Amino acid sequence: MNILIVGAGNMGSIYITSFLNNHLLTKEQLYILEHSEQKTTDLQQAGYRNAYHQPGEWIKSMDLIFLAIKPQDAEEFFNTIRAYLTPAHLLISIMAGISIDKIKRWVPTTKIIRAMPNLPAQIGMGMTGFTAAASVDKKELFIVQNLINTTGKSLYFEDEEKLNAVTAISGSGPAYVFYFMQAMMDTAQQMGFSQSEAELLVEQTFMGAVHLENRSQASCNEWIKRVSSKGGTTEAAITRFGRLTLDKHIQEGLKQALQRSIELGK
Ligand SMILES: NC(=O)C1=CN([C@@H]2O[C@H](COP(=O)(O)OP(=O)(O)OC[C@H]3O[C@@H](n4cnc5c(N)ncnc54)[C@H](OP(=O)(O)O)[C@@H]3O)[C@@H](O)[C@H]2O)C=CC1
Ligand SMILES: O=C(O)[C@@H]1CCC=N1
Repeated sequence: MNILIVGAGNMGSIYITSFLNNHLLTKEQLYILEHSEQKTTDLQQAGYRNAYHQPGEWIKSMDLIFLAIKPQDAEEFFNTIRAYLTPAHLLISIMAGISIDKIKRWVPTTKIIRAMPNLPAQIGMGMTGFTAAASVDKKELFIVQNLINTTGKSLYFEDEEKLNAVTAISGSGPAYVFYFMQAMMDTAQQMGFSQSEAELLVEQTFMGAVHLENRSQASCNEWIKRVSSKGGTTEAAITRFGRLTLDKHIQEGLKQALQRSIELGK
């Protein structure tokens, strides 16, 4: 099986490393198409003999094509590759917002899978939501799910509409966590801790809390109650968060991400 990864940026590079490290394919079966000439040369020098700068006839021998380019680059990209695509090609797009129907208008194949991963895929802790066009058969779906699962966990959705919401929740999600962590680290430094002390205090707190929640049946609200002593410090902070309607503001941000995902698809 020959697999082509288009775009060796943040996400494309993760798939390259993950598929190889998990021995799902060899370097000879892995093809890369990257429009930066310098990046292509660097990849070739790093041993990726099948790294290309331009599409060509060689694309016809690909079985699976992973699209890891930005949604804004999609149309231009499909214009350059269309001549080399056939109805047998299986495409997997991780582009935010771009619907399967939209991709169908650009390519001769109807075998399209839309997936939305997230950045922790880099360490095998990713979360990917995915869906597939009706013409993708069970065997093809199974192969793709195995590939995706080298980067973490996955959830299949019948309803493609869910993919925009997956983007708003888990796709962009790591950035929300980093935002909250950064705010806590900045506050810790304002309270007199050094940067490294602030980082350790916050990182270990996040790690501990996530593992605790993950290993129990209790809800997050239940865990909040267990941390909060009556009349204590946590209660003071959570009450203040409530007065600031922090949860509503977080919901607003997530809805904005959903809206943007819908817009990117237009
Ligand atoms: N970053 C994230 O956390 C996540 C991203 N995604 C999705 O993944 C996709 C990629 O995101 P990300 O990896 O962050 O973006 P990057 O900008 O890091 O990577 C995109 C890569 O594609 C290259 N590229 C652009 N146009 C072409 C082309 N025509 N042919 C070949 N290569 C091309 C770019 O090259 P150059 O830099 O030279 O332009 C770049 O190397 C996006 O669609 C995004 O929505 C999904 C989930 C999470
Ligand atoms: O910000 C973005 O548009 C992409 C999709 C999810 C994460 N990064």
